[in-house]
This record gives sequence, C-alpha cells and structure tokens, in this order.
Amino acid sequence: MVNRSFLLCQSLGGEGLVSYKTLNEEAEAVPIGSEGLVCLDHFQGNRTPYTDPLSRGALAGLTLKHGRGHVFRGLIESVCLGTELVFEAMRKAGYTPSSVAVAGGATNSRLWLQTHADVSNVPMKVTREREACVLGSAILAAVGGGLFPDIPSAARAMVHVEGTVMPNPEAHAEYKRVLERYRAVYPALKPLFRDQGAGAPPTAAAGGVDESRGGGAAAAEGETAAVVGLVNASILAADMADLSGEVERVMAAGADWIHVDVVDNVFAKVLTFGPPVVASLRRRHPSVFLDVHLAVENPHEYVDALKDAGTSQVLFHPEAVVEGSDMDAASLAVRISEAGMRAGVALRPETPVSAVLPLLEPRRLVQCVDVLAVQPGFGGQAFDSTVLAKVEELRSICPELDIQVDGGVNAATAQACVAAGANVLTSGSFIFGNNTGAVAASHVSEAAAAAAAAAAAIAELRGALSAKWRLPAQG
Ligand SMILES: O=C(CO)[C@@H](O)[C@H](O)COP(=O)(O)O
Repeated sequence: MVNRSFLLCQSLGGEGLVSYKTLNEEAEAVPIGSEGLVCLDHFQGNRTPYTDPLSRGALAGLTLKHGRGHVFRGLIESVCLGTELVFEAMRKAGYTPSSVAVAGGATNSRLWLQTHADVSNVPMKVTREREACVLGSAILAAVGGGLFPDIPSAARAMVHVEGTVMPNPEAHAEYKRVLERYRAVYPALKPLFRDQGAGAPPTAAAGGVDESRGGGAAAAEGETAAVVGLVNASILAADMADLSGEVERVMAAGADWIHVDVVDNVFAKVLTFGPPVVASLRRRHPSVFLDVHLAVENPHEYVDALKDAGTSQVLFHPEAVVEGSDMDAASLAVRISEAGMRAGVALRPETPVSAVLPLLEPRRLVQCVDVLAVQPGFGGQAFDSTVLAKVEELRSICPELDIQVDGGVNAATAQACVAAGANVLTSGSFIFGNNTGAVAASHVSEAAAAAAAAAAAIAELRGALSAKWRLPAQG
C-alpha cells in the first residue's frame, strides 16, 4: 500500500536528472495541501475503496506558481490520502488500525512517513529490515523449516521496529480539510475515465462483465459496457405447484435471472418462500442466477441459509436494518459479499435514494439496487411511476450499477423504466400471469400455453431493454 506510487515518482526522480533527496527537500519546503494542487493516486486503477480498474491518476488545480516540489509533494499527499480512505473503509468494517508497519523504499523518505502519520493520525513503525519481500519469504521459510510453529510467532521474532514516526495533531487537523478536497476529485473525474480512448483497458479485462449473466457483447455506443439489459422473472406469480417447470420455461423463453421474493409475514403481510425453496431451485437449475429479495425483518438472520441454498444475489431492505447496530446496512452488505453472493438493496416506493448512498460511495458495497414500483410482498399491484425519478438519480450517480425496477413492469411500463436508466426489468404477473384463462384441459397444453405467453412477454421486455442496453446472448 505504502509504495504504490513510487513507480510514478521514479519518473520524476529516477532518471539521473534529479535525486529523490532533492525532490524530498523541495517538497518539504511546500506547505501542507501543496498550495491547492490536488493529485489523484489511481495510477493503476483503484482497489479500495472504489474498486474501479478504469480510474486513472490526475493533477487538479495546477497553476503557474506550482513547481516540481509541489507536484512531488502532491503525489505523496495523494497516496497518503488514498491510504486514509482505505483506513476509513477498514474502520467502517470494524478494524481500527492503531499503527502501520512500513518497510521498503518508502522508509527512505521522512516526508513520506510523516505525511502518512499526519494524514491518518496513526504512528508509522519503521522496520529494521528494509527488504519486506525478502523478510516475508524468510518468515515463510522459517515456519516451513519448523523454526517457528506459525507465521505470527515467526513475525514476532523476525520483524524488528527500528523507530516510530508519530503524527502531528496540528498537521492532522489541516489534512482533514485537504482530505475533503481529495475525496471530491475521483467522483468528479470518473465519467472522464469511462472514455475508452483515454487508454482504459478493454471492458472484459476490467472485470465489469459477469459472465454468469451472459455478458460479452459490445456495449451500445455511449453506454457503460459493464451494464447489460436483463429480464428478471419474479416467481411470486408462477404456478407454485410447478415452480421448477416454470423456471425452466421462462429461462428457455429468454429470461436472464429468476427473482425469488422471500417474505416473512412481518416486514410485509404475506408469507412466501424460504431458503429451502431456493435450495430446491438450485438443485434443479444449477446455473440459473437466483436473485433473492428479502422482504423480511432481521435480514442478517437469513444470510447463512441463503448462502448454503446457492443464492446468487441477496437484496435486503435498508428499512429493515437497525443503523448503529452490529448488523447495520453496511455490515450486512459486507457479510453477504463475504459469503460469496452479490449484495444489493431493495427500496420501498417511499424510501429515498439517500437510504442507499452510504452503500454506494465512497466504497461500492452493493452491486444492485432494486427500485420497487409497488409495495413489497404482493404481485399484481399498480405501477407507481414516481419511483422512476429515483432510477434516474441512481443511474446518474452510478453508471455501472445494476438497477432493477420491480413490480408492475409490463409492456406498457417497461420503456419508461429503461429510459430512466433501469437495466433489469423484474416482472411477475406479466410474464407468468398471461396464461390465466387460456389454460387448456391437458397439462401438456397448459404448459405449452404458459411457455408461449411467457416467451411473448419476455420478448416485449427484451425489446424495451434493447433500446438502451446490449442484451446477453441467448443460449
Ligand atoms: O418484489 C416484488 C413484490 O415484493 C415483486 O417482485 C413482485 O413479485 C412483482 O410482481 P408483479 O407486479 O410483476 O406482478
């Protein structure tokens, strides 16, 4: 973490034109905040807190008064400020770093160490052994060779702290202001980095497309390539006596995801499915994407069972969690992700976008937001078009997020959902309910009628999606 921008600093000081000593001296003469020059340290994308391989480094606020010392100091400050955002994410997840062990080339710069200590208000412990990689290998070898029973005991014996750089409280107070300027740079420049002409890696390499969702085709011009249009069939409206057959039919008819509403008769006054139904569907349909909407109180109590059941994505309601508890929305999202599932939230029609913002920035804790256009729990309700403003707002904040509109989605409402920015259309009655009344006497013809009706409905939804998004290949 600490040495990540030395590659870039080498281009300033590593070609024999000017030494690091000179660069450090020039930077030390520049005041905290580099006189308004703010740099972004995303030279190879960013892993934490943004997880954005397309992000890039930048110098913002450059003027004619800024010299080489400003740029060098700005780069050092940006790395330290980036480290502080990593610490913020760690603190949010319940780990508060009390000190940092520093090894390697970074220990040669007093300015680098002091700036880290000051920005984060955390002591920097400098190790005696400067070659961290070699020391790490020696530790592993010592454990492998039986000299120590485990890595922690070997590290205790072999890592020696030579000195500690303490934070300066006054400098820390100044850096708090600088941090806020730094924090604003990435969101402001993010759209620029989406320009593929700026040297960004190809989308597939950027990891933006989940192959399990059938991605892979080129994105429509002007759209973010990571997003594909998906039809999500909500089985609340399916024939419960033949759930597996219903899933098979709608998948064959072109649905991309299966949406399972787990409702507990408390959060919403209806009792539907539980994790055992998800497990049965998974057994019958090993590769289907199972999107579970938890319309329940205490959603954290379902995570383990849903994981064991083979759930692909868990959507929970921020309205159902207790903020400030040990299972608040952020902790729950992290727990779902750590269990190996995609995490998402579902918003009741009256819940504002602000309820989900802390899960989107600065660290993306959820991959999907389900904007309900009906009250949770029941199919067949009327579509509330006022929720589309939330879809627009979310899409403007997160160009690459999966955004569902769920409830009352049909041929008449789908286009408006897509135009607002939804890329996942979640629909129950329209897909499964079109066959009611047309059911023939024999089961075979009933199934055939249902399949034909579902295929027609899904084709309509795919048509609406294709106006804005590329669609996964059908296979
Ligand atoms: O999440 C829900 C209800 O909680 C939805 O998934 C509905 O099941 C959608 O059904 P229709 O409105 O399409 O019938």
